[in-house]
Amino acid sequence: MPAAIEVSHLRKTYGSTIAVDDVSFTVTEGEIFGILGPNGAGKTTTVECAVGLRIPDRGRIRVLGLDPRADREQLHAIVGVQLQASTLPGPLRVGEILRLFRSFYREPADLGELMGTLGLADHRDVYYKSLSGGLKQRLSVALALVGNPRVAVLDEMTTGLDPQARRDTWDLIDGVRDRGVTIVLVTHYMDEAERLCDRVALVDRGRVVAIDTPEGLADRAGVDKQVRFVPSTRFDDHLLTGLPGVHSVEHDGEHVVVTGSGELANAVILALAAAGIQARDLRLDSANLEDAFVEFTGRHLREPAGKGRR
Ligand SMILES: Nc1ncnc2c1ncn2[C@@H]1O[C@H](COP(=O)(O)OP(=O)(O)OP(=O)(O)O)[C@@H](O)[C@H]1O
Repeated sequence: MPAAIEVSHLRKTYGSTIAVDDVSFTVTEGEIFGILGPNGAGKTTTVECAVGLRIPDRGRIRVLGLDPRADREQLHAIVGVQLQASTLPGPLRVGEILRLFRSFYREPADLGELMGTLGLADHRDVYYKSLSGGLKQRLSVALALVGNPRVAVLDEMTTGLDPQARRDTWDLIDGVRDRGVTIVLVTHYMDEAERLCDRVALVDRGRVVAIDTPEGLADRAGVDKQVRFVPSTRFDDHLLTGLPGVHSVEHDGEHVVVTGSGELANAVILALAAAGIQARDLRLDSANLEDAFVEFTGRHLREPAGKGRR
């Protein structure tokens, strides 16, 4: 697959603050690429440099083969950007704002459809200044998509949304990806990255600490998985303790708890089936992106920059 975005050795400082320090990554066409990290990690600065809104100190950036600064006009037509703190004119109504932005593009999106999927249709006549935080957020996502972009950059798109609106937005993003749009998703929500992203760059203190699929990052965290189930009949623990990857087999009431690594659930289910045992209430607890982040940085995602090891 060709690269939609190539960033190599990007650096950006503000005075003595190194916001982005030698960041490199490639986003493949058609994927949802997550940039996940705590507040202040340098995520916004990275994507704003990538789309030409900030001038890097160093580094090379190409978006669909274009240079974000030299080819600004061309890029504008094919890249949609949802900015974190976008402020729009208060005395304009939702529908007017969308129509205005739509007029900037040659092949824009269908407004009715866009407003429908983002839950804005009932608010088209509401003034921007009267919108709740959640609706402003949805409008900013709509504005990133109104030009039918080939690449969409969404920065903290679900911040301030209630759980249902977050899930609706995730479904919308799935639909946008299905249309072949490449999406860069900046987030500090682990569940959002796990749910949506094909690959994730973990960013901390201006550096990319790892890039992989969410599962790949979790596996690399080296945290043991657990399989819990209720067996249909009693069995000798040796049935499972001898399996590759199994570290321990414990009993918790009627549950059996198997701890280990690798393809643990498959191995356990196959061994039980071969012995004619069914597993009820089967649950797999595996490592997640939070575990991966802790492994790579020594601190939790929600901790502000400054704590933990360097
Ligand atoms: N315009 C600016 N002037 C000075 N410092 C800035 C500016 N923009 C960002 N910074 C600083 O650069 C660092 C990275 O900020 P950035 O906004 O890129 O991080 P982030 O990961 O997107 O965090 P957040 O989610 O809080 O925006 C922070 O220390 C921030 O305070």
